[in-house]
Amino acid sequence: MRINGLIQRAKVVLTTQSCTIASSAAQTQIFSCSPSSSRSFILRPPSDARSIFVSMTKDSELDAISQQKRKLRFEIRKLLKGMNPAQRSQEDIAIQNIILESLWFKSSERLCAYINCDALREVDTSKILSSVLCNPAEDGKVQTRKKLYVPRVEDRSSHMRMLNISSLNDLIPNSMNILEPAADNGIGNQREDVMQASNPVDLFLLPGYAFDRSGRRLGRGGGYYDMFLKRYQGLAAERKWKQSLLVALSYSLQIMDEGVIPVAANDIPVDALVSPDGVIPISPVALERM
Ligand SMILES: Nc1nc2c(c(=O)[nH]1)N(C=O)[C@@H](CNc1ccc(C(=O)N[C@@H](CCC(=O)O)C(=O)O)cc1)CN2
Ligand SMILES: Nc1ncnc2c1ncn2[C@@H]1O[C@H](COP(=O)(O)OP(=O)(O)OP(=O)(O)O)[C@@H](O)[C@H]1O
Repeated sequence: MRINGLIQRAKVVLTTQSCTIASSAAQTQIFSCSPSSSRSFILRPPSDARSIFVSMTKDSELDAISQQKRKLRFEIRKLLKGMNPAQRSQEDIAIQNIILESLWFKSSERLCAYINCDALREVDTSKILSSVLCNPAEDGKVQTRKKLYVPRVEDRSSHMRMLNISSLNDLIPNSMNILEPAADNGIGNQREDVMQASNPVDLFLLPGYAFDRSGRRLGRGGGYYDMFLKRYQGLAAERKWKQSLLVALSYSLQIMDEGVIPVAANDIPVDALVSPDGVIPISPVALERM
C-alpha cells in the first residue's frame, strides 16, 4: 500500500502538463511527450517540427525537464531503497531467467551489458554475465563464446567506453564504486573498445531509474548512455550494420505510466523492457526479433 501510494505521489508530482519539449544542443527539434497508447513512435519528432517549434526551444524548458528528471530520480531512489530484499532478489532472478532463456539473447553473439551496483539497487546482471563468460554461444553450428563489452567511465563529462572483458576478474571498482575494466588487460594490451570492433553489437542490456511502455528511459543523470548510444548508432548507420536491440532491465516498480518520464531530444529510447512479468517489446525491431 505504502509503495503504491508513493508511486501515485511520484506520478502526480511528475506528470508533465506541458506536452512539448525542446531539443538540446542544436535546439532545432521538438519532441512530443504526450501520454500515448502507441507503442514506439512517441520519441520521434513530427515531420514539420523543425519549422513550427524552432522558436520554442529555450534553455528554460531544458532546465525544467532536468528538474523534473531529478525529482523523479529522487522518488524512484526512495522506492528502490524501500524495496523488500526478498522481493528484489526474486525479481532479479526472474528478470535474468527471462533473458537467459530467450532466443534473442541466446542468438546474440556480441553484447554490451552493465555490471550492476548493489548500492544503487540496479537489477542484477551477475547471472547473465557469468553465463556469457562461461558458456559458448548457441548459434547452432559454430561454438563460439559471446563477446562481452562493459562500461568504463573515462571522465566526468559523460564520456563512457564499452570495453571487452573475458573474465569478471578483469574488473576493479571505479570512483563511483561500480566495477569496471581497467583500460589495459594487465599485460599491457589495450582492451578492445566496441567502437573499434569490426562487427556490430547485437544486444545492449541497459540500466536506469525508470522506464515506460513507450520506450522512455530515465538514467542516472550523467548522460553517459545517451551520449554513448548516439555515437554507437552513428557508427552502426555509417557501416550499414543492422540495428542493435536496446533492452532495459526493470523492477516492476520502475515501470511508469506513459507521460510520467520527461524526455528531451538527447534521450535515446529503448526497444524493449524486461521486467519480472516478462518482455515488453516496444519498437518495430523488438516486435520483429523478440
Ligand atoms: N552499473 C552501472 N554502470 C554504469 C552506469 C550505470 O548507470 N550503472 N552508468 C550510467 O550512466 C555510467 C556511470 N554513471 C553513473 C552516474 C551516476 C551514478 C550515481 O551514483 N548516481 C547517484 C546520484 C548522484 C547524484 O545525484 O549526484 C545515484 O543515482 O544515486 C553512478 C554511475 C557507466 N557505468
Ligand atoms: N548526446 C548528447 N549530447 C550532449 N549532451 C547530452 C547528450 N545526451 C545527454 N546529454 C546531457 O547529459 C545530461 C544528462 O542527461 P540525462 O539527464 O538525460 O541523463 P540520463 O539519461 O539520466 O543518463 P544516462 O544516459 O547516463 O543513463 C544532460 O545535461 C543532457 O543534456
